[in-house]
Amino acid sequence: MSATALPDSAAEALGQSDASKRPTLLSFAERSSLAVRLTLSMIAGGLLCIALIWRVTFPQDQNVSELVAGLAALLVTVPVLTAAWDSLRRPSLHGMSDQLVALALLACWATGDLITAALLPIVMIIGHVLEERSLLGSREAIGALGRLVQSSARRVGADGQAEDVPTQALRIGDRILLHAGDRVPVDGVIREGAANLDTASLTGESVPIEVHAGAPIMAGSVNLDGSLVVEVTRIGDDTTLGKIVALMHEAEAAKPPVTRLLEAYSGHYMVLILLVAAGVWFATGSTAAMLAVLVASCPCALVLAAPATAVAAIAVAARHGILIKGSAFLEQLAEVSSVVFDKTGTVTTGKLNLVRLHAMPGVAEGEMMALAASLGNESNHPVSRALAGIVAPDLHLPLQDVREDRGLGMHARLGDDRIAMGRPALLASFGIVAHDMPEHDGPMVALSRGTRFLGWLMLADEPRAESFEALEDLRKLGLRRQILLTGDRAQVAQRIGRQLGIEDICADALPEQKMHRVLDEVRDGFKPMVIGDGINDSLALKAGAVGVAMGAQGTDVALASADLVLMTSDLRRLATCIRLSRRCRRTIHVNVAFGLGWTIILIVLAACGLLGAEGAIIAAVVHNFSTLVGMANSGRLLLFDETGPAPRSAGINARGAVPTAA
Ligand SMILES: Nc1ncnc2c1ncn2[C@@H]1O[C@H](COP(=O)(O)OP(=O)(O)OP(=O)(O)O)[C@@H](O)[C@H]1O
Ligand SMILES: [Zn+2]
Repeated sequence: MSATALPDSAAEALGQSDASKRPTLLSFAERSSLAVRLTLSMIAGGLLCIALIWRVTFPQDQNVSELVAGLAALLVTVPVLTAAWDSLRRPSLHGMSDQLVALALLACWATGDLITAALLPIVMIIGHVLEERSLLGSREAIGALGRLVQSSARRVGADGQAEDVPTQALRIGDRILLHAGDRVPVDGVIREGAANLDTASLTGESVPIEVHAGAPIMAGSVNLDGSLVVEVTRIGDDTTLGKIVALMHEAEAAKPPVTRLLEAYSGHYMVLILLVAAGVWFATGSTAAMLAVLVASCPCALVLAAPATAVAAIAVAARHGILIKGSAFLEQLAEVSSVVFDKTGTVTTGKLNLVRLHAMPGVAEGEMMALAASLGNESNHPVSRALAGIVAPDLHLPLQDVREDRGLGMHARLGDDRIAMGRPALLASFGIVAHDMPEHDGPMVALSRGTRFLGWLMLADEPRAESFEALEDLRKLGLRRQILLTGDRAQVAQRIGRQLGIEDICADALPEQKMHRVLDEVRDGFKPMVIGDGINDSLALKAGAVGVAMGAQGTDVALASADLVLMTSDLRRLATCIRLSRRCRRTIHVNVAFGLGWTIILIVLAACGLLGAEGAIIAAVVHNFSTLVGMANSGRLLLFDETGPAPRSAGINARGAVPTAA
């Protein structure tokens, strides 16, 4: 089996000069040697036919047919022996079948059975090529992502004229022109125009999203209508698409635990098979039976069971806008036993807005707003983002030494004054008491300047439209243990919890406390899946059995600290993840059981001599058949599809699934 590497043009466009060095399941050398072996086995097959026809037509003249058969055998024996020799030096699971076939071949030569010596490798080589073909379906799906990279772009020059340039020539800050139907070549921000974007191939989201000036735009999406002027913000490997492609390659190279287990015992297996083969030979004296045992023992069906399934599952996940960083997480996902949600930006929209301002006597509201907006402008935190927009950008104040205290808030210097905004605890660390806390059941921050407490800013935050349905779906999958984590106040957390049906709430938590809550969960024997947006929850994401980052349209923290990334902010994808991983686990189990059962039965039949005089050839054919059945079973996973519109309960807003413009 081999890996379809990223198409060269795509790799170049992404600026990946070392695409060929990426880790894949099979190296380039192994792939090309398979092609050579296939060609040689075709020629050998032709020669073998001639030999057989000769033998039938001129039964008295055996020498010529023996000679031709010998030539055919020689053609295929040499590559098989070199492959076996290679696999001895660089042990791999799949190499084991090369070694077994090579042994069988040597035995054929020793006993002068030239027809078998030629036919056996031909059957095995053809089988392995078929294996490779059927893996291609899955690889195709992953490779398709690479092809989303557009190789040329229309750059707007200083004179306002557009010229076609290769995508690699684009630099950050360049402006490009996108017409209707164009695929977006790089990540950027829309400067002029409006359009509907099709992001389906990236996010699995079938509803096009509407974008206007100021909105971010991702490489790989398609401009359906309208003309856009886009300013380039990320190029090459740094684009979200570039990162996805890199993630996919990592995932492909990862070995599922089942495969690692098999590898650990491969030495023992080899010894066992040799003993059985030798035993059969001593007991029966039949070379045919011994050869059949060697061939029947090739563990291909077992070896391929897990990777073929994992690759298919990862491809299917990608189609749903779910990126899985390694196949190990697929198995862990299937075993998740509790779910931990972060509040802001995860179960709520994270698009907050200022609803009320509570100024201390003698404090001007305008001053508070200007200070809050200036500090807010320096952070990605949802509260800060909301506040940044409450005054026009030209009213922002010149701040110095801007700092963010994770989970607490922001502070900076303005002239001689220290200004701070965030939780009362942050102000307390500067010796300021935030008093007169108003009644409010949404997020709220305190603001201070110098030694003076200025007042409170109150914001509103609502659960996402699809949150309840998504959580209910998880509960139906048996994940009833759900926990809400937040740095926000208990009052807000409880209201949201009630709306969503979550009882277990951990409020007022700092980032480390969120992590400890997750670690407690692990210590109590649960396997928590932690879902967050990457802001003040990356520690918790790492602590979970599986960390899921949401709506990660390029946020680096999320991509770095999560094991799983959802391209959309649609919480319903979580249940999709769980269902897919459970399907994947079942498929692997079925394949392993089938491969193991089939191989053992075949070995027993071979050892008892029940496969007859041509046992080796029969074993080879049956072996290939079993491998293909397993591969076909893995391939069935590719049919998994939940991208279509999900059945919705009444009153749920269909547009709730549109990704947030981060
Ligand atoms: N950068 C910031 N700007 C303004 N306020 C902040 C900032 N960081 C933290 N805060 C304050 O600290 C509180 C806790 O923040 P934190 O991010 O831990 O929790 P959160 O906003 O409730 O989000 P989540 O539910 O995702 O944990 C916020 O409600 C806000 O009052
Ligand atoms: Zn095989």
